[in-house]
Amino acid sequence: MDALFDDSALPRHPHSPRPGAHHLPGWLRPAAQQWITQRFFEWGQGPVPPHSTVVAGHPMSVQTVCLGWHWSPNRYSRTADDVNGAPVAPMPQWLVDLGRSAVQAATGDPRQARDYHPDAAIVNYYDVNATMGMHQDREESVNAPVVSLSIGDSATFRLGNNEHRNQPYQDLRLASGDLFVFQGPARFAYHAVTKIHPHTAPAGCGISSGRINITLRQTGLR
Ligand SMILES: O=C(O)CCC(=O)C(=O)O
Ligand SMILES: [Fe+2]
Repeated sequence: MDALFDDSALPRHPHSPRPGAHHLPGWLRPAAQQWITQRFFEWGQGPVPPHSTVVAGHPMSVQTVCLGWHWSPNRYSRTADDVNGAPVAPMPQWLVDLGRSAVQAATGDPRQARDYHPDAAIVNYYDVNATMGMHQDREESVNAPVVSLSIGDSATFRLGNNEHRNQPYQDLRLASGDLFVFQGPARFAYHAVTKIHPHTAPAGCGISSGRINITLRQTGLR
């Protein structure tokens, strides 16, 4: 019965759920997913280990590693002061290039792609019980796009409005290989991950359980 009413019938073609928000299902080919998953396991080796960021006294349920700049609530820094104090690993050039390709694919706008200089990546691992509450990505001082890549188990992703955490919002399914871009009028949309769907990671993506999400950001810092 569940299968009759689940969200697997949601669009699996590129679509724009609201102006400035772009969902490109399966944008990363399986080989690319697997390759990025291998990098994910390398990033987990340090210099900063994956950790649960503490927000307002509560540890998040995701495990996070950052590249380029370390994110801790309300600020970016070059050292992981809330973890082990180590300097954060550099942002790899291939990830910058991938971010530009993502902006190009989502917006069709070569100028926006060329002007995109992501300098931070927040890499989150969700086990099947992890979620992320409604929030805006707003620690960046410029309004360049946020590029989101998902690998592994599917998630229910909630895309909201720019004003508050409540309705109106819409629920989408982000599956392995999906690209999501927030830009323009959706750059500061509230968003959340309300559920991870166990046993949905495709064979060959490099991870058999749980979900990797990478968001690329341009901090505006130097
Ligand atoms: O996991 C996702 O799809 C979203 C992650 C996110 O919102 C964040 O890292 O700020
Ligand atoms: Fe976010």
